[in-house]
Amino acid sequence: MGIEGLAEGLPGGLPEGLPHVLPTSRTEEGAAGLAALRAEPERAVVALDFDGTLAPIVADPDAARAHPAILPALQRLAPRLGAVVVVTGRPAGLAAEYGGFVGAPGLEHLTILGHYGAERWDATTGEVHAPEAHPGVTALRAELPRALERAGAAPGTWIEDKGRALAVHTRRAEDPDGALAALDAPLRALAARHGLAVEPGRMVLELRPPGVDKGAALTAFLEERKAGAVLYVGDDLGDVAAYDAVEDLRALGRPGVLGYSAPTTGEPPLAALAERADLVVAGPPGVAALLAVLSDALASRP
Ligand SMILES: O=P(O)(O)OC[C@H]1O[C@H](O[C@H]2O[C@H](CO)[C@@H](O)[C@H](O)[C@H]2O)[C@H](O)[C@@H](O)[C@@H]1O
Repeated sequence: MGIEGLAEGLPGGLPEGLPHVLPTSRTEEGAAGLAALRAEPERAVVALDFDGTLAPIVADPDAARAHPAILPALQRLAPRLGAVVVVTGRPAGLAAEYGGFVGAPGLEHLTILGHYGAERWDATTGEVHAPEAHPGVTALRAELPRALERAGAAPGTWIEDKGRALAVHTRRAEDPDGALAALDAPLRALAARHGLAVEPGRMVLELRPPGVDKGAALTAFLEERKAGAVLYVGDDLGDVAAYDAVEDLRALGRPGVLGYSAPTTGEPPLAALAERADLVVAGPPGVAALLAVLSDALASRP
């Protein structure tokens, strides 16, 4: 497959310096998954994380937006597939807005599973479905600023109020990793006291209601769609559960591909994903290129 036609749907073409051909899987299972996806795209699901995968990592989570090449790539790809689903720790409606997905032609059937699967937004209705708020989050909201003070949180540490969860970020601290490590034990104790789970991520510890993760959310979605092959792309610890789910399905003979969106921020790669991935691409521009070449490959099917 060549590069012809790839740039068609992408303003300014594909991001520079990126491969314009479908990457070769590092594993046999991944190669089989890609072959199955290409053979039966109408049953295939492409599942994508948001931050670090569709949206470049930035210091202010409110400033995160999908990379400009993502939307046109998805608009070309989605109509050729069984489904596209975004599986994110973000509130589902926020990911729809920050992705530029609301009302986007070609994405009329997009689904977003937000808050690690607790929330769901469907483009068909534009509605968000979510469970009752967890009482532990309300209590935590009142206690967290004081708890951070007591724990000696480093300057630059701040709280993101996500409504159904609270996230403590250290990206703006002088030593983000050290600042996060120092908060790990106190925040775990605090979360346990309020019946909450701790979700670690890139320079963030999120305290959220337990009982759901990206793996369970993805598995349920694939069952609902009676999916064939699945391609999952993620970048962070929250995506490990989705990797597990794809590998569980592969063990049952269902085709799957694991994609890793490697950091372009100077952070080291995350071994928990990098070592398991079938495909590794360079951050959101690399994901956009992957989606575009996949779309091109499906368009040129006999
Ligand atoms: O599941 P995801 O879509 O990857 O969302 C997980 C968390 O992402 C956000 O934090 C990350 O992105 C921020 C913006 O680029 C960055 O500043 C932060 O350091 C990253 O960890 C988000 O703020 C969290 O609420 C999500 O849980």
